[in-house]
Amino acid sequence: MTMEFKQVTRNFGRKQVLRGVNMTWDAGQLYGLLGRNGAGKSTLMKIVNNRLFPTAGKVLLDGKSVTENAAAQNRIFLMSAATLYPGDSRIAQLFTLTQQMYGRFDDQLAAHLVQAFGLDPHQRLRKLSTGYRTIAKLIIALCVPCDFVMLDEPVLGLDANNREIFYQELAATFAKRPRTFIIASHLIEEIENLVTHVFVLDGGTITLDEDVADLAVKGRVVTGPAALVREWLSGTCVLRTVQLGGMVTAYTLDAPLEKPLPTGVSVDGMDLQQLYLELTRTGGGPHVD
Ligand SMILES: Nc1ncnc2c1ncn2[C@@H]1O[C@H](COP(=O)(O)OP(=O)(O)OP(=O)(O)O)[C@@H](O)[C@H]1O
Repeated sequence: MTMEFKQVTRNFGRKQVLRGVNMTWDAGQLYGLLGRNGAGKSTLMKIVNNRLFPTAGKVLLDGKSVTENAAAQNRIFLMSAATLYPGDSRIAQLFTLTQQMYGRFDDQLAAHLVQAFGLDPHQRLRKLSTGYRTIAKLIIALCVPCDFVMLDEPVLGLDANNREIFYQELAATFAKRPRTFIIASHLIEEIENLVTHVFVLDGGTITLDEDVADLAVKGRVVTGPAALVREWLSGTCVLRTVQLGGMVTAYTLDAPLEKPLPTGVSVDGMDLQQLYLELTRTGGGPHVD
């Protein structure tokens, strides 16, 4: 079971937001989709969900285009800031409506989540606070029977306690019924321990496609006298270098650890937040000296 993106491109007027996105989502994975404001994360998810169509390229679910493909769409769910539900509906009615649309709904989990978050299922959607409206939509997203569940900024408006509950409940339901979640978020440090693989969308293309476990091993910050650092890293892809006087700090995923480290040069690990910042910094971008 795979979702494949092949050269997905999307223009809005003369603006090209996606410029040939290639990536693959496999079954039973928790993906993080990272990118700065306006990078095109929502656009990408909407294309998968047919709320938008690509200008060029295609998205294939098990080899078949998802575009205007009802069977494929029945296996895909997108939870986003846009509320497509009638505001007058009560939460319990939305659960029933979702069940009718997707054929099944995990009532048991919904009952558990309603209690965990302290949501009143008899309340009307429009009467809920912003945070609770998000919670209602999250509960639906966790209870649908879909194979691919996309969560676009899932914790928007949630306080720290409710964010914590959400991350715990997501991990629990994923362990019990593995399916594929794709989480678009800016809160990298919060999803870092949850997702297994990250994609960074920058400049309309995927600039990073890595397992989190590999990143933890590969991300390095190299610091030391400029000449020594540059020489040690020559021929290596460097994400960014910062020079302060005669000292340089270089960020890389490819530190040549097999080479002896010159005296005065140090190599430290880099967390996902730091790595993300280096990959999406305006005007930066990977380069080889
Ligand atoms: N319907 C539309 N018409 C015109 N431009 C659009 C439309 N939808 C999105 N865009 C533009 O496409 C770009 C990408 O938007 P998108 O919402 O996909 O980014 P994003 O990565 O989800 O951003 P954020 O993190 O801020 O939510 C933005 O410049 C946005 O203005």
